[in-house]
Amino acid sequence: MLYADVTGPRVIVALDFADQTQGLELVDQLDPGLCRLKVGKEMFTRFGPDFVRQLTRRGFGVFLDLKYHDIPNTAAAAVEAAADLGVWMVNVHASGGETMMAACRERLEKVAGNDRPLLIGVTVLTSFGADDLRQIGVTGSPEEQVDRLSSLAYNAGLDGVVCSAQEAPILRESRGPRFQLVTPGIRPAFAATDDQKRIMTPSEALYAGSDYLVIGRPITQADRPLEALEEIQAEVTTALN
Ligand SMILES: O=c1ccn([C@@H]2O[C@H](COP(=O)(O)O)[C@@H](O)[C@H]2O)c(=O)[nH]1
Repeated sequence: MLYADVTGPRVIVALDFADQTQGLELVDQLDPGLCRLKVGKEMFTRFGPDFVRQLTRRGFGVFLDLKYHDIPNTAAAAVEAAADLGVWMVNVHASGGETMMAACRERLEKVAGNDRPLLIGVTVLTSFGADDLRQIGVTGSPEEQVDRLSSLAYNAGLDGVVCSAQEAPILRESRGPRFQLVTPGIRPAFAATDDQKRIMTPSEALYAGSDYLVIGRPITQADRPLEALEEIQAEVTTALN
C-alpha cells in the first residue's frame, strides 16, 4: 500500500546528540534534498531555538519534536513560537485532547495561514507495548489506543499523527490517504532494536502506508552514519518504485 501525495524526502533523521558540534558535523554531510531533520527534547533543551535556526538556515525541513501537552492557551502559544522559528513540522500529544489540538491548529492558521508548519498529534509512543499501556491504566491494545487518539487528532483538523508503522494500515483505512503518518520505531535489518517495541523496517513501513520514517540511532550511532543513511535511502527508493 503506497501513497504518493507526499512531497520531498521521506526520511527524517532524528538528531539526538549531547554535543552540538557532533550533531552539526553529521548535518553538514547531509543533503536537505534527501532528508529532513528532527530536533527533540535533548538538543532543544541543551542548545535552544538557535540550534533549530542553524538547521533551517542550511535549508533543512525541521520537525520540532517537543510533544506539547498543556492547557489549550499554553499549547497554542507554544506551536505559534515553533511557527516563528520556521519549522516544517511541530507536534502535540493527542492525549491533550481535541480542544487543545483544535486550539493549536486554529492558532497556526491565524498566525501563519497556508505557510504554517504541519501539525501532528502523538498517539502511543513506539517504545510502548500493551504492558506499558496497562501500567498507565489503558486496557485496550496499542492499535486500539492509536486509533482512538488519531480520531481526536483528525476531528481537531490536524495534518496527521505520530504512530508506529504497525498501525499504518488501520489508520490508512480509517483516516484516508491525506492524513500524514509519521513513524518512528524504524529499524533497518542491520540495526539494534534499542528501547523501541513497535518496530518495522523502512520498506515494511512504506508498504504499510507510512508517509515519513523517523530514524535516529540506526544512523547517528552507526560506525559510518552516511553509509547507514545511504543504505536506508536505497531501501526507500526501491520500496517507492
Ligand atoms: O513514538 C515516538 C515518538 C517519538 N520518537 C522519537 O523518535 C526518535 C527515534 O529515534 P531512534 O533512535 O530511531 O529510536 C527519537 O528522537 C524519539 O524521541 C519515538 O521514538 N517514538
